[in-house]
Amino acid sequence: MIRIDAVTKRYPDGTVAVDRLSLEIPDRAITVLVGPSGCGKTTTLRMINRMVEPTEGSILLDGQDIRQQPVNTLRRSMGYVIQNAGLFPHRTILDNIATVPRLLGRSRRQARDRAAELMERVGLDTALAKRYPYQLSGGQQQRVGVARALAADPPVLLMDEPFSAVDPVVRKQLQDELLRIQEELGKTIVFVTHDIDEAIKLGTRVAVLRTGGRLAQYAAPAELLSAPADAFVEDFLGADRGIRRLSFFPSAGLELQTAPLVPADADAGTLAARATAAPYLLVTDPDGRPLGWSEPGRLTAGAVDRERLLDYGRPFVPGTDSLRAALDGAVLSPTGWAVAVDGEGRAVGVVSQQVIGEAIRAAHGRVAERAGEAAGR
Ligand SMILES: Nc1ncnc2c1ncn2[C@@H]1O[C@H](COP(=O)(O)OP(=O)(O)OP(=O)(O)O)[C@@H](O)[C@H]1O
Repeated sequence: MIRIDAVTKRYPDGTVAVDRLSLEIPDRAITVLVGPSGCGKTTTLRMINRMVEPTEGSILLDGQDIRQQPVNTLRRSMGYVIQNAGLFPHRTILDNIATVPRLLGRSRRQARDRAAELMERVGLDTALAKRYPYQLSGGQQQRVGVARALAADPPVLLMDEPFSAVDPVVRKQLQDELLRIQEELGKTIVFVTHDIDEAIKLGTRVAVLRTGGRLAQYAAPAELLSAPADAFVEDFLGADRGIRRLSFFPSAGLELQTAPLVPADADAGTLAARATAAPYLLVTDPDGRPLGWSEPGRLTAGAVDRERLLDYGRPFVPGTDSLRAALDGAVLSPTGWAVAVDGEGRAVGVVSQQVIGEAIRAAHGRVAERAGEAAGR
């Protein structure tokens, strides 16, 4: 655990970048520092690897003051990733990643093997190994930055706005990749961003800082969204926090209806039997994948005109996707019903907006109940 204990940083010109900050950063989780520009995020991160020294207070790593060990030993236990990757421009990709293992005394061969392994781990084609940084896209360079930070297998990873300079699509890929890597490696990650959506997506816990380097709230993302500590946090979270909060509620318990599903080659008897099941029927192909919605009266046995079916919106996977995805599916669907599919995309049922609405109310109720129990404890 990293324990930041009443730390203040006052720069020589008098600027107070961080003001009596106390935070406990748990092992093997992603802790995000988020807040507006200039609120002291980078300063806090740099105090953890002693690139900046606190004016007051102390930082403990596994119970020991970080000032008690040589700064080089400390930094070796902490990978560091920054915006624009900070790669050595005149070294190949492979050598950029192999630098740290070489510094740690590995042979050239061992270091390069390790670098090649890491390229694969961060999703980089090893065919890129001989290129130079300027020959890679921004997203690829960031992956190299992550691979280099992982090269010495440090228990801690410090990441300062690592994905800010890439476009939204690549950014999402890098975020997903980080979550995957974290699941495999279980590092203690401290991640700085000014993007609240990134914080909510990546953070196990999120520390919201306000200008002047003061802690506004430190909580799990679901808790931030449901109970912002004050107007500043609420404002920072943005307008649609109610909808975003649904991302943390599972869709597994939704009661699905299967009666409205009909195969495209259904005979007249089946169609007649289903006609009263729902205002709309979901027509599926021979593999059970959804094709589209139709009013029962418009379907003719053995002659479904696929062109005339209504779009079925975006399906969700119960158990994997959240209630937000289910609600999104229902809102996008012209019938107001969301389509549930399995991992292979086969329809497993449909669910109405009304049923999703009831599930949302029930989920809110459970959260309130748990909060009440916690308060009474
Ligand atoms: N070396 C320095 N000397 C004086 N003031 C500094 C120094 N470094 C940072 N500051 C000031 O400290 C405050 C916090 O800066 P810091 O870079 O930690 O914020 P940040 O939250 O990371 O900002 P951003 O999101 O814009 O990167 C700012 O007011 C900044 O101007």
